[in-house]
This record gives sequence, C-alpha cells and structure tokens, in this order.
Amino acid sequence: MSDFSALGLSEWLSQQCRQMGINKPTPVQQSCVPAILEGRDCMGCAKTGSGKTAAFVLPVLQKLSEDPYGIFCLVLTPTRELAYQIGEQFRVLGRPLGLRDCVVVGGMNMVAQALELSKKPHVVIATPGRLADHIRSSNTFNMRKLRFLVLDEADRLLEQGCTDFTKDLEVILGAVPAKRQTLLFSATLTDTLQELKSIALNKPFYWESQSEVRTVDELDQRYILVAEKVKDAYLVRLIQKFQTEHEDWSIMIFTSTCKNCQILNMMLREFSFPSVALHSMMKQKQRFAALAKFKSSIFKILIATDVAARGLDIPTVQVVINHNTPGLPKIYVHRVGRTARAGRHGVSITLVTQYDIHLVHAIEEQNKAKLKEFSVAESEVLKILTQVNVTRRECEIKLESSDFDEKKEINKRKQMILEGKDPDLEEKRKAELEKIHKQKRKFKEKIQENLQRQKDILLKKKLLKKKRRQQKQEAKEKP
Ligand SMILES: Nc1ncnc2c1ncn2[C@@H]1O[C@H](COP(=O)(O)OP(=O)(O)OP(=O)(O)O)[C@@H](O)[C@H]1O
Repeated sequence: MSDFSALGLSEWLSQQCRQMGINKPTPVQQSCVPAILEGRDCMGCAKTGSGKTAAFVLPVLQKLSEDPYGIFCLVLTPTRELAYQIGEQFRVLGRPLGLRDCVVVGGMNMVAQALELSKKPHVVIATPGRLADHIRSSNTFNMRKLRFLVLDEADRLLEQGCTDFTKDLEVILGAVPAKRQTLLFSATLTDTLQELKSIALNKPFYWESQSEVRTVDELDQRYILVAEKVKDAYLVRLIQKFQTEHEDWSIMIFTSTCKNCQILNMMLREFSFPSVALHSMMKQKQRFAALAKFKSSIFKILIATDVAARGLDIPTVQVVINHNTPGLPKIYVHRVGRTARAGRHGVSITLVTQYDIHLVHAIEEQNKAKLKEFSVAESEVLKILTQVNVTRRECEIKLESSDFDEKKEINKRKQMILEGKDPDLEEKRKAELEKIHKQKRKFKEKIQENLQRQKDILLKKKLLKKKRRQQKQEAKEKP
C-alpha cells in the first residue's frame, strides 16, 4: 500500500500523485487528509510551499469519486491567478474522473462563466467578488447540494484589507447549505482563528505545524540597510550579481504600489533586464500573459504587488527581493514563501531603510526568525547610482505623461458603480468628511494649545511662588 493509500485515498489517486512526482505525503497532508475523509471540518495551518493545496484537493476528489455530482465543491481564494492555479491542480489530479471544473474570477467574461456554472461543474474555484455577483444576478445555478466549502488563504479572505471580501462572503455563505464540510487553509491562520471558527462550526480538526518559526528552514533570509535614494541602484546591482553568478536564475520582486511596480518594470527594461510586471491595474489578460511568460522562464524577473504574494507556486523562483519592507509580518511570510518551496532552497533579500527598522524587528519577533545582513560592494552600487536614478526619473516622467493615474481614477469609479455607489456623491461625501476631520483636527490642536498655555501659566505661578518664598527666607536669614 502506498503512503497516500494509507491515508484512505483510492489507488487511482495515489497513482495520479506519483505521476505528478508526489510520492510521500507532507505532514499537513498526512494529518488533514484522514480527518477530512472522516467527514470532519478542517483548519490547516502549515508553512508556505508545504502542499496545503493537495491536502484538500485529494480528499475532495476521493469523496467526489464515491458520489459524483455538481456543484460538489466550492473553493474560494483571494486572487484570480491563484484560482486558476488551484483549478489546474484539480484538473490534473482529477483527470481519471473526467472532472469538470469552472473558474469564476473578475476581469473575465461573465456571460461565459454563467453558462459554465449552469452546466453544473463538479468543482467551482472562485474569487468572492465575482461569485457573489453571479449569485446576486443569476438563477441558472445553485449550490444547495454543495458538499465541500474550501477557503484557501482563509485568513486573507476574512481580514478587511484593501480588498474587503466580508460582504461577498456573506452572500456566498447564504447560498451554500449549512450542512457541509468546511476546510480552511493558510500559512498564517493563527491571527484570525476565532473568526474562522465561526465558519467551520462542527468542532473542526485543527492542525498546525509544530515549529514556532513561521518560515521554512531552506530559506536564507537577508536584509540590506539602504538609504531611500540608493534603493533602486542596490536593486539593479543585485540583479546584475545574480545574472552573472547564476546560470539558471529567476527572481520575484515585491513592491507596495501598482505605480511603483510599473515604474520599476520600465526602469529594469531600460537596463535590458528580462522583466514583467503583475499588479491589479493591469487588464486580466495582461496579468495572465505576464505570469505565463515568467512561469515559462521567458522572462526571468517578475515585479509584483502583493497580488502575487500568496499561494503562487513557481518552483523556479530562487530569489525574492522585497523592494519595500512589508508593514505586516504575515505579508512578509507569504512574499518570501514564493521561494524555497517543497524542500528547495531559496534566498530572500529585504531592502530596509532607516525608517523601516522597527518593521524588521516586528517581522523577526513574530516569525521567530532572524534576518542576516546581505553584503553588497557599495563601490559597485555607487558606480551605477546616477545612471539608475536618472533612468528612474525618466520612467516616472514617461508614466506621468501616460494615462496611468487617469486609469486608476476610472478604475476606482468603476468599482464604486459596481458596488452600487454614485462616484460623484461619494467624492462629495469624501470631501465633506475631510472637511469635518480638518475641523476636528483644528479644534483638537486649539484645545491642546489652551491646555499647554494653562500649564505654562501654572508653572510660571509656581516658579514665582518659589522665588518669593526663597526671597522671604533670605530676608529672614539676613542679620
Ligand atoms: N507530498 C508532496 N511531495 C512533494 N511535493 C509536493 C507534495 N505535495 C505537494 N507538493 C508540491 O509542493 C508545491 C507546493 O505546494 P502548494 O502550492 O500546495 O503549497 P502551499 O502549502 O499551498 O503553499 P502557500 O502557503 O504558499 O500557498 C507544489 O509544487 C506541489 O506540487
């Protein structure tokens, strides 16, 4: 009996795993697969790249093969690229079943998706926003017989970050049966444990990797302390270094905003580096194309915002560079987790300015792992500094003269319309709110000024009293 069969999976599934080069279950699979097969809800918290996807795909396929119907399983995930990746994993492992899956994400044709949904696919993999739109606007499909609900990157789905999924999740949870198996997975579940327990109600089986350290041992975690104005020169130097020192190299660079992502990509291309960008201001087709080019190693550098920080499995990535220090330790864990996956080695290098040192301390403290300094010859950086900074400025000017900011504004307005809001009214409301905040700030400042003035007066009075007392004392003591 193979290791996978010993977990309770059929021989055909073990065979599929072997064909994928997966021979031995990882600890998260070893623990969670039997619990899920027993019918229990499950929460799995295991490090990045440890095989969490197969830990839910395999038992779902096993149960589906015993009683196949659609829609059997719904997987929710925070990003579109991740939805397609999970869909692929289901398709490969579920091939002998003739599995029919449907990926439902924003930025793609809604009518085609509605048609696919109406054909009752076995598994639906979706981002919450688009699926909730389908539920609100269509009666051509239902999930009333759903057996499995999976939340991949569950903590992200529940937190109220820049994309807030809570309203969409409410709609989705209202459309699936209460009697179901719920499976929640992430590398960073612990912070949102209580909220997650309200979704997986039936005394879920909880599994967490034993180690206190949140990152994998195979990851060499480094930092470089840099001044903001030399950051880009260090980035260019680092890439030059990897390009000359390694034959087969592949780098992911993370940055904080779409605009910076775009500028960095333009700049690196000016230096003839094979780079592509991935951020949420790009059209979905461009996003897929960029990722495909990077995955197939046609382009060796992917510059991305946090839209690519979670879940993406690209085994060739050897280096992750954080162009900005992540503000939250868990975002750091997911970003650096794009390398050193499934037992491979990898390096992460975080560019840290003097203003970010406290963030590094928080990262080290929470993730229980120390970052070591990465040494780069400063003289080499200085040689290219002017050229890099001039190139960046040129790229900034080029971008400013394009319609990038305008597009951003249009996207924002589109989003508001989709959320049923009037963009003009919202703008007015925002301006009014800003006015109120300003008045409040002024009022607060005035109160503080008054308080300070009163304090000063009291202090002065005290000092005066003291002085008088001293004078009286001195007068008494005089012969
Ligand atoms: N038992 C196994 N043995 C070897 N490789 C495996 C095994 N299970 C999965 N893998 C491979 O490990 C890689 C990482 O798996 P996966 O993407 O599921 O990680 P993850 O735990 O979901 O990571 P993240 O937290 O970053 O999303 C994939 O390429 C997958 O094919």
